[in-house]
Amino acid sequence: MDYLKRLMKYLDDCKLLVAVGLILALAGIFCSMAVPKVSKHIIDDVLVARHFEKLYHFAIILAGLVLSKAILNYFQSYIFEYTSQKAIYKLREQLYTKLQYQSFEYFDRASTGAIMNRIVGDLEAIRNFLNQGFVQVISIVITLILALSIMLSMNLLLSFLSLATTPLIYSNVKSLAKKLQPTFREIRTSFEKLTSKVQENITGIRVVKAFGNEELEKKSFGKVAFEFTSKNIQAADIRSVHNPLANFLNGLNSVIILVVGGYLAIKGKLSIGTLFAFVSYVNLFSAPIGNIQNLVNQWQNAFASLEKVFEVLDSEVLIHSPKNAIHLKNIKGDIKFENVYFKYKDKFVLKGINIHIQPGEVVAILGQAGSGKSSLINLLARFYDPTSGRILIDDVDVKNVKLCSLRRNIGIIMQETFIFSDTIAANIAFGKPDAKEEEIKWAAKLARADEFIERLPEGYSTVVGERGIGLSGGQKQRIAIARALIYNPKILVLDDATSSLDFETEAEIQNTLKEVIKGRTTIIITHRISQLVVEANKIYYMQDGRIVEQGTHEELMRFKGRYYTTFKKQLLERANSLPA
Ligand SMILES: Nc1ncnc2c1ncn2[C@@H]1O[C@H](COP(=O)(O)OP(=O)(O)OP(=O)(O)O)[C@@H](O)[C@H]1O
Repeated sequence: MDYLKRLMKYLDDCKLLVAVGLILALAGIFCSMAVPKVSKHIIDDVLVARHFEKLYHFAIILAGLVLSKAILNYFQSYIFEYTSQKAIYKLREQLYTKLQYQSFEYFDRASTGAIMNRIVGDLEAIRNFLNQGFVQVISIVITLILALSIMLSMNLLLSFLSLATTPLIYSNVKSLAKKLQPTFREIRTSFEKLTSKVQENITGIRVVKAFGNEELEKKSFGKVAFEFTSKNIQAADIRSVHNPLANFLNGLNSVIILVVGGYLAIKGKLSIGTLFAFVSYVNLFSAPIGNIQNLVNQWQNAFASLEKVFEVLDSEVLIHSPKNAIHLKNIKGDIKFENVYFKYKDKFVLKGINIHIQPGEVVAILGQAGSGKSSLINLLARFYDPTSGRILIDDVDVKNVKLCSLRRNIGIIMQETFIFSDTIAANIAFGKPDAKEEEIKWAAKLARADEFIERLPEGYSTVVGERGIGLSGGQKQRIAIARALIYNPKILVLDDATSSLDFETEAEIQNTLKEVIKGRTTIIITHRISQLVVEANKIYYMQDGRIVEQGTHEELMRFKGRYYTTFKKQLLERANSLPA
């Protein structure tokens, strides 16, 4: 119920409109209630009493009621559609904003399918509830109260009889709700799996095709899809038992009224008009009760969705700017890692890291896959916080820095470059949408991307990415470099930035990077020992979360440790790859 209260807050802006909608719904119910009453008069006072001259008068009233009900229905539907859309828009916006600010740790836990479902499926279920389910429940309650009061005023015995099956109807609905709840949860979970499967498959379609894995993918999709279908059938099974029972109980109500009411009418204790009105009232509240299965579905769905949506909205954002955060301005680029330990879940991946990088220095970090190199950068940019120890930029703990100002001072170029479906200019200016044309061109020129961009049909306005033209690996990497430079950051991180490129393109990009890193504190994370590494001020070699070797290239070569072995091995590999 707490969630319901919170949901109602999203209707605050439309309070008046919702009130009008409810009044219209109420007026509609009054119209429906009046129809059996008028019908009773037509039967008793016109047909039975043979006052046919009154028929015209009652017919007009009846037509007026039916027309009014239709008009009221139209406005009521419009109002609830409008208000529910507005509330969901607000909720969706909040949800999306929350996700934008969530820390990496959150995305490590949540599947893409689940996140997509929060934004699309769950909000749609809530909207359906706001638009229909919510009003319908209010309508059913009011209809029941009104119909019962009218019936009580007409005949006490028949009124009680019409309630004879109510306890059974109630327990039927309750047991349906109880059985459906876990099934709905399972349906949701398998739907999330389905969405994740499709998303993963489409994103990795190149790998699927390259390995000729279509058949296997088809099978594994079939499994997930089958699970989803079975759960839906399970829910339908539950409903199919309860639905006929509900219909039977409703029908039984009418039969009881007809038999007992008929007997009373024959005995002259009840007019035929009153009997007709009774049957109509019983049908009036039986109809929504018959629809109660759908309503239970809708409520269950909406409540499961509400729980999940508010779970996201309430989830704690672990990484955020502190109060009175420091704005990093005109930094020198001095970086210190002081006795840093870090773990993902329970596994320590960084153990006692101490590094001091002077402003403008170039530092290379090498090590085997999984040794913790990228984790260092994740901590520097505060994608995660260290478990213990500190990271300082210009002697300020990064935890005390305003997040956006921290990240604007660190340009990160990664191995995998994401190109958005947008123009080249927008892709370069991604971190600074208000960047001027000269700034974009300056960054592109520094990244030596200007030449190929100017050769494109529409230059900087060419649309690239999924909906636009494709770019080569080298071109993408140059866009990534330009994008990282747009804020002219004092600190630059190259995280395996060239490892996915062929030797020739790598050499070209390395040349560009040599220019780009001038005057910036640079951290190069790499597997390959390139010219940039050899010329670095200091090289750190990591193993299992620790720095096991450090020094310049010459020092480490003299040391003849792991760096030396790696260098020799790579030299040999490169020599072997050259044509004889
Ligand atoms: N999001 C995560 N959740 C749990 N464990 C993680 C996560 N990211 C990395 N790890 C683990 O942390 C360890 C260090 O990973 P990290 O990416 O820092 O290594 P790396 O040296 O950069 O590796 P590579 O060279 O392959 O990129 C690895 O054992 C990895 O499996």
